Amino acid sequence: MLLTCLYVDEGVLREMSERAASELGLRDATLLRSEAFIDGRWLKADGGGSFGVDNPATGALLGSVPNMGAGETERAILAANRALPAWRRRTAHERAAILQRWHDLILENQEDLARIITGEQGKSRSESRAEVRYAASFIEWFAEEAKRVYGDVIPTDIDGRVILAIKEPIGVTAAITPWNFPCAMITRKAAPALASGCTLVLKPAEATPYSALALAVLAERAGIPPGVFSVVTGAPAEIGKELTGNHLVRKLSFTGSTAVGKKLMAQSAGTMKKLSLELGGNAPFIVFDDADVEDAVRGTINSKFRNCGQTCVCTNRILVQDGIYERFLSELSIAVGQLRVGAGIENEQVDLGPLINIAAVEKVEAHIADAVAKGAKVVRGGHRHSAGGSFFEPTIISGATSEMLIAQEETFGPVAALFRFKTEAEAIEMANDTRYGLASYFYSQNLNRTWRVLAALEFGMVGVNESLISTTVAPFGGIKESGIGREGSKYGIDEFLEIKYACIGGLKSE
Ligand SMILES: NC(=O)C1=CN([C@@H]2O[C@H](COP(=O)(O)OP(=O)(O)OC[C@H]3O[C@@H](n4cnc5c(N)ncnc54)[C@H](OP(=O)(O)O)[C@@H]3O)[C@@H](O)[C@H]2O)C=CC1
Ligand SMILES: O=C(O)CCCC(=O)O
Repeated sequence: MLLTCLYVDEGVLREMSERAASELGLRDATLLRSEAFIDGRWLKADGGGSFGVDNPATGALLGSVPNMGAGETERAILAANRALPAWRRRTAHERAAILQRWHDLILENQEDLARIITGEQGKSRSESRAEVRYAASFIEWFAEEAKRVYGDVIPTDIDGRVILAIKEPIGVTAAITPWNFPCAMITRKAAPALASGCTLVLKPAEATPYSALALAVLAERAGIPPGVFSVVTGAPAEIGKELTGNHLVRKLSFTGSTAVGKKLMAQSAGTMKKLSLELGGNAPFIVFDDADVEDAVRGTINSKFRNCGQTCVCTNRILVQDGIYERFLSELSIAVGQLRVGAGIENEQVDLGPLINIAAVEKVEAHIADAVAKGAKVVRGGHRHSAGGSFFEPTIISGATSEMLIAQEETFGPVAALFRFKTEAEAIEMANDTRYGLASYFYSQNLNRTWRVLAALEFGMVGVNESLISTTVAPFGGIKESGIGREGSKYGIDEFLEIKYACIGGLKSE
């Protein structure tokens, strides 16, 4: 995204953030910060510049945050490095107690955090509340998990030696997060990092910095020491270059587009960082003739229209078997017709908010136009919503084919595209015909088919008769060009640990 740099007087900044807090209806206005958080201090950018943050539902400016660059990022890294020895020396139990306070504060401020998410990102308030709970759950989970980071004593192959595998925190780490889950994508990285004894420098998305800064307010209140968790807002390429190029940073965890992920991977090669990359998807959702259609329709609504289609695990291609195609289409059309579109801050009763910005609307329009030009039919929706701005009608396209853009790229919008297939083999071939490998889904009541299809799908995650698969306790991540590594679950903490092999020799028996 493009930053527009503003130079605004401090008094005006304070006034803007007070007005935004009141616009969002915050109980605790101090959660809305207009400074970045480095080494335990709230700071402006060196040059005094800032960039604006919009409310996507109204298009109005909510406020602005510092436009920082390489210098401030380097100082955050140095602070993280200074804070590291004391933080990693604490016991896992001590770190867990502090993280548990952070978790509790997040839940105590659930409503305010949800309003901030809805205000800067657009999703409905019920989805925002669910995101806050999801975000908090990673902190609790990893605070507990860190107490169980066991190493191994390996049976020796030579008498007089002891062989140990010791797990240690990797050191200073960095995270770059997207706008679609402004809280949860941060805690999914920060919690395992901090719990395992690492320190972390975060660069949140330009569109949603307020959620990240609110998390930092609560981290400070919870007693997380200065330098252990810093948030640098500003120029993505410049900050990214410092985070990837600085040799003190031992690990980078990124969630976002595949294009930026590849760039960060290349940039990290020079300092050989450990990487977790959670990138784009192109999720197939297969509905077999033997599926429970009602369940499959409900699943499609959840998986396609969650967060207005702006989730990397959102269904992108709905593959429906010939014998059930017309019935599924007609039932899906009724269900989509019931989705309520609107602004979540003013109206609690909405299902879909706006898209993040007009560029996202244009991408959705381009996918629809391309599909129609290549023979698909718009069954429902297909246009900008009458609410204006970046609102878009929930849309169904029938007769999609593999030549269409919608089959090849993630649309990241509220467009359900239906593809027709005849045989199981054809469905599997269509589903796997993508460079991505994040989430996939299929609906079938046949046990034999379930095992066959599960084994054949080339994706990191498979939902079988289930469309909401994200949970703290399960390993989230992709294969192929959808990324590297797993987040959440017992596996998520390994991403922030190194194994030190120790060989104690020369042991003499009496
Ligand atoms: N896997 C996922 O969950 C996500 C996938 N996407 C996909 O990506 C598409 C584009 O979305 P977009 O927001 O532009 O995703 P990006 O990959 O551009 O953004 C993700 C994060 O990376 C940052 N970033 C961007 N460029 C650089 C860079 N050169 N160096 C370091 N950091 C960088 C962004 O900063 P800033 O915001 O300041 O530009 C943001 O914090 C979407 O339409 C969707 O298809 C998007 C978001 C999440
Ligand atoms: O879009 C993403 O990258 C985050 C997915 C959120 C989740 O389901 O965990």
